[in-house]
Amino acid sequence: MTPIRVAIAGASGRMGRMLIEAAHKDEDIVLAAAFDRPGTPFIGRDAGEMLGIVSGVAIGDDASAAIAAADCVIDFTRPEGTLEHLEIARGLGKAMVIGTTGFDAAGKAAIAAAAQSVPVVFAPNMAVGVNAVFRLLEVAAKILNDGYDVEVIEAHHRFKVDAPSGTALRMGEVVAKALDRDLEDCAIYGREGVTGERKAETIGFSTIRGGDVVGDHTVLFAGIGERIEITHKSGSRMPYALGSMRAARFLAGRSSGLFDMQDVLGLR
Ligand SMILES: NC(=O)C1=CN([C@@H]2O[C@H](COP(=O)(O)OP(=O)(O)OC[C@H]3O[C@@H](n4cnc5c(N)ncnc54)[C@H](OP(=O)(O)O)[C@@H]3O)[C@@H](O)[C@H]2O)C=CC1
Ligand SMILES: O=C(O)C1=N[C@H](C(=O)O)C[C@H](O)C1
Repeated sequence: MTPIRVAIAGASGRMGRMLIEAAHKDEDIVLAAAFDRPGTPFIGRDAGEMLGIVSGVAIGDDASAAIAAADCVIDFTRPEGTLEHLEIARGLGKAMVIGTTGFDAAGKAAIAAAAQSVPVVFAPNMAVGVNAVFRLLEVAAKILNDGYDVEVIEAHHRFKVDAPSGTALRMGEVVAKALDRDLEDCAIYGREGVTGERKAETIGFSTIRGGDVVGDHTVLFAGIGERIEITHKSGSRMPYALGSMRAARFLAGRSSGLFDMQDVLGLR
């Protein structure tokens, strides 16, 4: 296949580095550009330097030039940065893989609108294992649809800025949909004080932040006399990066549309 030229946004971030490594090792992918915010200390340095490899691509601070040089931009930054890059990608007719989490409703609507002009994969978790768990949750929720309280528990590193994680929220959405509920109406984000007894139809979220936890998610179905826990634990960020390369490949040759990793993995 013709190699896919990718531009990596947030190149010096935790995911940016992992994406550069994954792109470097992928025979179908060429690292066309790597960029970050102006003022970031790594601007001008080789994109592989932090990984001990020579990529031949310097980290730039001109998002437009970087995206223009690529077929597809892969973005794991922050919502405000992603939306700026999306606007550039839309203007230039480039595909985009969005891993950033923490968007509000307006941000999600902007992504859906841009996907009418360019192809976009937007997913809170690119790992194959997590996407398999989404399917397992659907099955579990349909079986455990009466008498089981649903709680989503997630743990991440101390540097994470959004909560609950995008993955935890998607897990809640998957379970809510399978139970014919609307997450907006039934979600409880943390508890404190005299809360009263738990309401049966609610879906609770608990967030832990600490140290270097890459990302753990558990969905608990708690009944009277038994509990079922479905857990995924990340030991490395590489599965997210490898999933992103699959997403970039999936978008090659598509002209527009909004997709997620369930589409990329053929799980719909
Ligand atoms: N979908 C998935 O599979 C996964 C999603 N994520 C998500 O990816 C995102 C990034 O995570 P992570 O790599 O850990 O974060 P980091 O903070 O390590 O990296 C973010 C990068 O984006 C840059 N950045 C921050 N704000 C902006 C902005 N406004 N415009 C442009 N660039 C910006 C940062 O630069 P600076 O250092 O100057 O701030 C940094 O280089 C998060 O939303 C996280 O939840 C993470 C892992 C997997
Ligand atoms: O910030 C992270 O690290 C992660 N963010 C994503 C999320 O919010 O779900 C995916 C993964 O859990 C790691």
